[in-house]
Amino acid sequence: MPDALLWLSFGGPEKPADVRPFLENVTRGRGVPPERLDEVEQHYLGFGGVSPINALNRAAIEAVEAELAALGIDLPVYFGNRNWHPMVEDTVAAMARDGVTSALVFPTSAYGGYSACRQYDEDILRARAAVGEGAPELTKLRQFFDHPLFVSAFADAVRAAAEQIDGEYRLVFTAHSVPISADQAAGPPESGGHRYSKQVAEAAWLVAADLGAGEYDVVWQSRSGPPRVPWLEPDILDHLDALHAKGVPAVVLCPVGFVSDHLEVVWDLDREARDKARELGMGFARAAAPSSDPRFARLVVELVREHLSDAPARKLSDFPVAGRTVNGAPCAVGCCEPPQRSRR
Ligand SMILES: CC1=C(CCC(=O)O)c2cc3nc(cc4[nH]c(cc5[nH]c(cc1n2)c(C)c5CCC(=O)O)c(CCC(=O)O)c4C)C(CCC(=O)O)=C3C
Ligand SMILES: [Fe+2]
Repeated sequence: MPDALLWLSFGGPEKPADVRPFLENVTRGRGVPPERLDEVEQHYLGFGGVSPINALNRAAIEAVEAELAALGIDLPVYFGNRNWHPMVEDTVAAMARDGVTSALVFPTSAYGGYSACRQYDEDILRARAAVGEGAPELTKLRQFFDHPLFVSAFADAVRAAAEQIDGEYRLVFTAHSVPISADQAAGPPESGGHRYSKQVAEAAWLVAADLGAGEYDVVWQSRSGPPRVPWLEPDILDHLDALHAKGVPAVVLCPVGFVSDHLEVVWDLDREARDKARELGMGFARAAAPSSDPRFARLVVELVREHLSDAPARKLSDFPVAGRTVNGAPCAVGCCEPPQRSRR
C-alpha cells in the first residue's frame, strides 16, 4: 500500500536569476547549441523570468488533494522536478525523512518516448540514489494519452477556442518535436519504434473523433538541438505558411502533446504562432491544455485508484499499457533508450 503520491514534473524558473541555471540543467550534456540557449533565455526573460509551469503544477496538486480528500483516500502529495526547485532529489529525501516507504509517482507527461517517459524514470533512479538507504519505493503511473478524461478535456477546450473563430477553420494538433532518432527508439525495440509520434497521432485522432472533425493536422513545435540533426516535422510555423497558401482562413491549435499551458505553449503558440497567423491574415485560437480542467484531477486520481485496486485501465486506444515502472527501471528491456549524445 503506497503511503504518498509524488508529482514529478519538468520544473521552470520563478525569477530572472533562475533562468540560466535552469536552462543549464535542462540541456546538460545534450548538445544544444549556445545560440539556441540564448534565444530560449530571451523567451523566459520576456515573461519576467517566470515560467507558468510551477504555479500550474501547484494548482493541479491542490485540485488532486481535494479530490483525494473527498474520496477519503489518505495519500499526501509531494512535488518534485527534474530541472528546477523543488528538485526531485530534495523531495524524495523529504519523503524519506517523513517516513514514506512506498509511493506512487505521477509524471506530468501523457506519452511514451525518451523525453516524455523514460527520462522521468531516470529522475526517479537519480533521486533514489541520492537518498541512498531508506529511499522510498517509487512506482510510476502509466501513460495516459488515451484516457477518456484526457481526451474529453482537450475536446472541450477545442470547442471553447473555436468559439473565438468566425466561420471555417483548420484544427491543428501540436506536440513537442524530438529528434527523429529519439522517436525511432521510442517504445520496446520489438514494437518497431516511433511510439511517441504514434501516440501523439492516436491522441489527436481521439480528440478529433470526439469533436466529429474529419480533417485535421498533427504538427510539431519547440524544436531544439543543432540544425544538422533531423527532428520531427513539419514545424507549426512552416505549417501555417502551407495552410495559408492553400487558402485556409483560420486555425484552432490544440497542444495535445502537453498537459499544461507552460512556457513552451505560451511562447511558441500564443506568441510566435499567433504573430505568424496575424502576419498572414489568418484567424487564430488556441485550446487550453487540461491541467486546469477539473477532469485532470479526476484523471490523476483514477490512475491512482486503478493502481490500488488493480482495476483495468480505462483507455480508448489499443496501445498496450506502458510507463508503469518501479524504482526507475525501464518498462521493458531497451524501451525508449536515451539517444546517443553528440560527442564533445
Ligand atoms: C517530448 C518533450 C516534452 C513533453 C513531455 C514533458 O512534458 O515532459 C517536453 C516538455 C517541456 N520542455 C520544456 C522546456 C525545455 N525543453 C528543452 C529541450 C528539449 N525538450 C525536448 C522534448 C520535450 N520537452 C527535447 C528532446 C529537448 C532537447 C534537449 C533534450 O534532449 O533534453 C529546453 C532547452 C532549450 C530549448 O532548446 O528549447 C527547454 C527550456 C518544458 C518547460 C516549459 C516551461 O518552463 O514552462 C516542458 C514541460
Ligand atoms: Fe522540452
